[in-house]
Parts: sequence; structure tokens; C-alpha cells
Amino acid sequence: MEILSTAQMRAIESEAMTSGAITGPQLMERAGAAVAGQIRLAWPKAGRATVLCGPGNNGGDGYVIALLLRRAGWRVRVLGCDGDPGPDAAEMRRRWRQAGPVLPLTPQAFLAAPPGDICVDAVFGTGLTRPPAREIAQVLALLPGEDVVAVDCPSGLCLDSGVLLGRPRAGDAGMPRARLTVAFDSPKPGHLLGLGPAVCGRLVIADIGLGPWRQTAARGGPEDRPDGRPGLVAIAQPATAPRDGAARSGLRALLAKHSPAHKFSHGHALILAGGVGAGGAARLAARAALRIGAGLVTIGPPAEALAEHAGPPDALMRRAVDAAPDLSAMLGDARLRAICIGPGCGTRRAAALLPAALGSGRPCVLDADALTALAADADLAAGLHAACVLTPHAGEFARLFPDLAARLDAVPARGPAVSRLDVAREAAARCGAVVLLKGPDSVIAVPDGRAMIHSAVDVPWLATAGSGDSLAGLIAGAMARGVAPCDAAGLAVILHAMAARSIGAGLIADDIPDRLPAILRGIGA
Ligand SMILES: NC(=O)C1=CN([C@@H]2O[C@H](COP(=O)(O)OP(=O)(O)OC[C@H]3O[C@@H](n4cnc5c(N)ncnc54)[C@H](OP(=O)(O)O)[C@@H]3O)[C@@H](O)[C@H]2O)[C@@H](O)CC1
Ligand SMILES: Nc1ncnc2c1ncn2[C@@H]1O[C@H](COP(=O)(O)OP(=O)(O)O)[C@@H](O)[C@H]1O
Ligand SMILES: [K+]
Repeated sequence: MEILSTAQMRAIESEAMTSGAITGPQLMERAGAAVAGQIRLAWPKAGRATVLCGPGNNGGDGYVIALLLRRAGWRVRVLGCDGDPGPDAAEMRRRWRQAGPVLPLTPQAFLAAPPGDICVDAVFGTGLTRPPAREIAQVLALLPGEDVVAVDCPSGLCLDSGVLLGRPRAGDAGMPRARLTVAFDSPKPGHLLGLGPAVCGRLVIADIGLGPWRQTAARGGPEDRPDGRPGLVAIAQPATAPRDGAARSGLRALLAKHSPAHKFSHGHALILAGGVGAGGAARLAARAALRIGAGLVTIGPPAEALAEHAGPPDALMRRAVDAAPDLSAMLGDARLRAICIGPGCGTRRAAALLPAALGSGRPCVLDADALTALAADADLAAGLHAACVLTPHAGEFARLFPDLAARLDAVPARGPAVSRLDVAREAAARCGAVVLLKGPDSVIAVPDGRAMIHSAVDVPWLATAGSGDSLAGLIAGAMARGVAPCDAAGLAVILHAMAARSIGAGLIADDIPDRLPAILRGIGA
């Protein structure tokens, strides 16, 4: 599935209307009908609804919804803004007024009667530019506790970033929480990033017939994009991937093994390990690299720690890597196709080995201590190249790119707010490598501007020691198999979350690699 920025969405909408194939009011009718249809599915018995209509087209959708619910037997109360909402929304408001009044959008009017079974939040959508203020803010503050259906998004959420404008990014006190959000055509970044998933509740993406224009836009080069970004942002969402035929076949294509290949055709991955007592992280990575199908996996600790790796899996090869010359000698074998450096490695060891690893030009995952080493030494960062995948969590990202992290931390006063997508893209462009910014909302960014968002908010058990190590191993294993760095990162985050989801509560990082055979079987790989 693809996601669109709000600028891209507006451009596609305007292209559709300019084509003459569809008018603004028709699009609004489709949007309103989609929301009303979802409400009737979720609440089959007609009840009472309060519909809050804002000053723009989101409000216009609200008037359509009000009218359709009323026709379906609901008792509907509408609170709306004065002023000119634009021609399409004005037409919908006029149609509603033939059926009922528009009360002022004030806390007094809202509290004058019970809100009913549901409140429809059609105040702000993609056009939010600043934090809701005054009476509108007061009304929105009354919504928590009600059953809210949000049109496009809960009002106040910046759909480009997933932050609530005017509020600290982490704070969620009193934030709006919809039970259901119906958005149009494609998800926006804010549905998946930051607080988006928590405030949107169940997200339904409604098709309103813009597909042909979206596809035209998707073919355009960077210069064609309204926000100057190349192409559209691809989304990898594990919750939909297993059911989505195209996504499944995409995963299958990356994972398939064909006869008559031999083990070296599936690549050899080297997982560099740390010193005595620090081998667990690298072993988790190595196990994951084996499970994702690398033909061979070698773990490379210093000689003094080699004995620690004598236990299973027996499939794992061991070879001492004491210093950079040992690594360079190993990398003389062209069959060694990918390197993973960082998990449990120790910062000094990572710093010592990185020049040889990066200088080889081999696909390379840099995680944990390798990222810390990188942050401390600009010369090391100069060796990064397009086949490198950096896998920082938020803390490591802040060490590597303190200025970008500071922009992300600032309280967003205006929309669109800076997003994790923006900073990951900037970081990738700056360092010339793939950046996987980890978290419940992981972002994968490629130096040319392509990006993916992967939401794993439903698997909080992934936040456990060693989980990132297994992810790094999955990426290294996939790259050893010849999967492109960006695809390897995307594939790995999907499989990682699918494995975690299938384990559920009680998950520890050791379980993740061992769950892969079942997951791969399910995909049909
Ligand atoms: N794109 C599509 O394909 C389709 C889109 N559709 C619908 O249109 C929605 C987008 O409509 P929209 O562009 O009119 O913006 P919307 O979110 O209604 O609000 C913006 C208005 O509020 C204002 N404003 C902003 N912030 C404010 C604040 N804090 N406090 C007060 N005012 C504030 C802002 O004006 P400003 O003051 O910034 O100049 C503007 O007037 C979209 O979410 C979807 O529901 C569907 O109908 C059909 C298909
Ligand atoms: N709340 C969360 N929900 C879902 N996934 C998460 C959450 N927090 C972290 N993750 C994922 O778990 C992994 C944790 O990696 P990391 O922070 O490097 O852990 P470690 O260093 O202990 O291995 C990453 O893949 C990250 O995307
Ligand atoms: K809304």
C-alpha cells in the first residue's frame, strides 16, 4: 500500500478535478458516503449523532454525513462554523440546512444536549495549519470519553507527521482518541507515525475513485511531485501484508529459493561479535541471518571469545576476527556478501573494524555499538556508502544526527510538523546510506528520497532486549542473499513484526528467529 503526503493528496485531487472526470462536490459526496457507510456498519442500529463541522472541506464531508445518517433514520444534531467554507462545503451545508439547523460550534451548544451514540469529528483534516484554538479547541477537548468517528483524522492531528499541533510530541494527556477513523484514498504519514495510530483508533481507508490519478502521479519523477519528493512513499504494514495479495507476492519474490542453487548462491553473511561475555547479541543476529535463508553465516568474535560460541546452532560457522587485518583477509573471499557490525561488539572494537568493513564496499548493517562509534568519529561516517543500512533507535539517531533529533523534539507550532519520515530522509541523504529509524513506527529512508513507514504499534512486546539484534541479522541475511539494502530492511521489519505478532505476549528476542519458518511457510516462500 502506498501513502501520500497531504500535499500529494491535494495535488491528486486537483488533477482529478481538472481532468473534468469528477467534480469537487462529487468527491465530497463520495467521501461523506464512505464515512456514513462505515458508521452504519459499525453501528447497525440507527441512533443519535452529533456532527461537528469545521471551516473547510472536512466540514463539508461532515454535512454530507449528517444528511446521509438522517436519511438512514438517525437523529442528527449538527454544530458548524460560520463563514465561507469554500464552494463545495458551502453547497453541502446548504443541503443540510434544508433538513436541519446548524448550531454554533461552541462548548455551550455542544453541552446543551447529550452528544448521543456517536460524535462525528469533521472539524479539521488535511488542511490543519495551526493548533486548534478558542471555542473549537474547547469543543474538541470535550470529545474524549465520547464514541468519536473521525473524518480523515481526529482534529488537531497533523497528517504529515502524526503529532498534535501545539502539544509536546510525547504527551498524550487529554488527547483525542477516535474509535474509528475513515480516511480517503490512501493513508497519510500521520495515520502511522507518532501519536497517529493511538488517536485514530481503527483506521479504514476508503476508495473514493482517485486511483487513476494516483497512478499517473506515481509514475512521475521527482520534478513532478508537488512536494518535490520523488515518487510516492511506500508503506509496508504487516497488519495488512499477510492478507494483501500483492504484498505477499512481493515478499515471496524476495524470499524464494530456486533449485538448482547451492549454498553459496544464497550468500555468506559475517556477523562480527564482541569480546568475552558479550556474544549474545551477535548470536541472535547470526541466528536470524540463518533463518532468513543466507546460505552460510559466520560469527566473528575475537579469538579469546571464540569458545563462547561453541554451542548450537551447529549450522553457524565460527572464525576469529581479532583486528582489521583479519577482517580484510576474510573479505578477500568474494562469496562473503554481507556484514553485520555492532550488536554486542563494543564501541572501540566497532570503531577499529569499521574502516575495513566499509572499505570493502560490501552490503553492511551498522547497529548498536557501530552507530555509537560512527557518531563519535566523522571520519568513519565518511566511509558510508549506498549498500550500508544504519539501524538506529531514537537514542542512537539523536547521537548520530543531534540537529535532526532536536527538530523532531521541538513543540510543533505549525503544520505540517517535522516528522520521523522527514528526519530519516534527511539523515539518509546526508550520510548516503539507508537509514532505518526504529520504533513502533519504523521509517526506512533511502538517499534518493524513497521511504517506507512500517507500523508495529500492535506488537509492543517487540520492545525487548535483543529484538534489534535479531532485526539486524535479518537484514544482513537478506542482503547476503542479494536483496537490495532498502528491500532487505523492509523485508526484515515486516518479518520481524509478523514473527512477534505470532508469538504475542511473553515474547523474548530468542523466539523471533525461530518463528521464521512458520511465517515464511504462511507467506508461501
Ligand atoms: N483531498 C481529497 O481528495 C479530498 C478531501 N476531502 C476532505 O477535505 C479535507 C481537506 O479540506 P481543506 O483543505 O478545506 O482543509 P480542512 O482540513 O477542512 O480545514 C482547513 C480549514 O481550516 C482552516 N484552519 C486550519 N487550521 C486551523 C485552526 N487551527 N483553526 C482554525 N482554522 C484552521 C484553514 O484555513 P486557514 O485559516 O489555514 O487559511 C482551512 O480553511 C480532507 O481532510 C477531507 O476531509 C474530501 O471531501 C474529498 C476528497
Ligand atoms: N513499542 C514498540 N512497539 C513495536 N515495536 C517496537 C517498539 N519499540 C521498539 N520496537 C522495535 O523493537 C526493536 C528494538 O530494537 P532496539 O531498540 O535496537 O533493541 P535492542 O538494542 O535491545 O535489540 C526494533 O525493531 C524496534 O522497531
Ligand atoms: K476530522
